[in-house]
Amino acid sequence: MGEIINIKPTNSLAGKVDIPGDKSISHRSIMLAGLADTPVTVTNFLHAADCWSTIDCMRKLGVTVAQDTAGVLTVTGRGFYGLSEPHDVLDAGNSGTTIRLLTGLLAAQPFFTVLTGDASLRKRPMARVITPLSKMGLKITGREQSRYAPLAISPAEQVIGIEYDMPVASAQVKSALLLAALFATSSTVINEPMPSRDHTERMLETFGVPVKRTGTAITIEPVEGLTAPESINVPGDISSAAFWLIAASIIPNSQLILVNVGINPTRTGILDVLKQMGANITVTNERWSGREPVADIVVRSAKLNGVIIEPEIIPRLVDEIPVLAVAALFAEGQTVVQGAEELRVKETDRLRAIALELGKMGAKITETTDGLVIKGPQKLNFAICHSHHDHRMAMALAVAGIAAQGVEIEEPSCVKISYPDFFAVLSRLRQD
Ligand SMILES: O=C(O)C1=C[C@@H](OP(=O)(O)O)[C@@H](O)[C@H](O)C1
Ligand SMILES: C=C(OP(=O)(O)O)C(=O)O
Repeated sequence: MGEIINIKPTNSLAGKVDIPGDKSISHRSIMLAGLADTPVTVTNFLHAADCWSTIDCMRKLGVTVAQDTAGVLTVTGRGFYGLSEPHDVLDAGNSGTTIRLLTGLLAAQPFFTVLTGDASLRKRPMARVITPLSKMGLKITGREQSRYAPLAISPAEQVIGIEYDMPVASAQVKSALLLAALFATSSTVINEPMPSRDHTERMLETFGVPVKRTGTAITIEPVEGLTAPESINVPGDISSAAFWLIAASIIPNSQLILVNVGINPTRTGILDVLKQMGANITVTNERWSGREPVADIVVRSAKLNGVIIEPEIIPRLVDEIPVLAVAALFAEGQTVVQGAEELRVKETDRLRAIALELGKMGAKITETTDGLVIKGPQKLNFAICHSHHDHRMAMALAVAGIAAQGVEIEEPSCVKISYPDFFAVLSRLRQD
């Protein structure tokens, strides 16, 4: 039998949470610092399995990553043209961000690489990066007519800049193209259907690369090298904060202070939707961490209402939908999630997993092709649920359990992917 965790209900939540570093920004800090000529110190790096997959891959490409006892990293890059051919396959583990961004970066290098990942990652779509990168003259093939990893990358004669209209709003695809475009012989223009997270654009600017943005178009010129900052301080991850925002909202008499939360507007869809639902959220102490805005957030229990979540906002809260479904079960009235078909190609089919696993607790959730319909409030029972080896599912189920009659979660250790301390923090905040 696999592992299982028993989560008891709690009367309320109280306390302060230092939100762990942003996963997206942590990945990007290692990749860009790995191309720099001078060492970069990275503070508040997310020490979680996905970001360590990126470190492992970059080390195999010749980059040095040292860690002090406080978890601060020093990344010593090999210079803009300094990455070297790895002796072995690069393993991105469970991380979509690692494999897709590295595909863009490595396809532009003059050596051969093979990229793979775990069973979940090998089922996730890769044609979305291979198709536009091939238009740039890059040579990538993959399993099943280049739809899935493992991916084999051969050196290309040259990297040609392209103008590309992205069919899906995906920061991972956009970032893969931006990284390849740095090595091109002409400029690249990327058009997004809807704005997705812009951490790559901001971090490229931090490394001295001009990025022109007009509406949803991004133009980038090739460069000869990067100008690295001495240090990068990674903001807290709003996608991790989301579990506490919702838990404190739906559990009576709760109050949490979430410290150091990234509030980049391309990520704050969760705050907009929760406020629309009637949540009691105060954003305070707004400040900057490099080019990324951060704040502290105070959240108190509130009576929530159902809401319509339209396709336009999905890229700004894409990873928060599993836990938003839990909020909807505690809200008065109907919640509809539309245009979220991307959830079907994450670590698991999240729309299916939400309906199935919360369904075991007695929730009635209608799964549509591109979303969910949830009528609240609903009474949930104790149940034994499965994480589907998906970190966001495990944490969303835990929030449902503490707010209702408890839950047992099978295969809970997948929280290590983005929030290794999640269950320890939960134990500390509960007021039983
Ligand atoms: O670029 C990134 O860091 C991410 C982009 C999103 O994926 P898509 O680009 O596939 O939408 C998101 O779901 C993922 O957790 C992280
Ligand atoms: C989808 C996620 O990450 P990735 O695509 O990097 O695996 C996530 O963290 O929810």
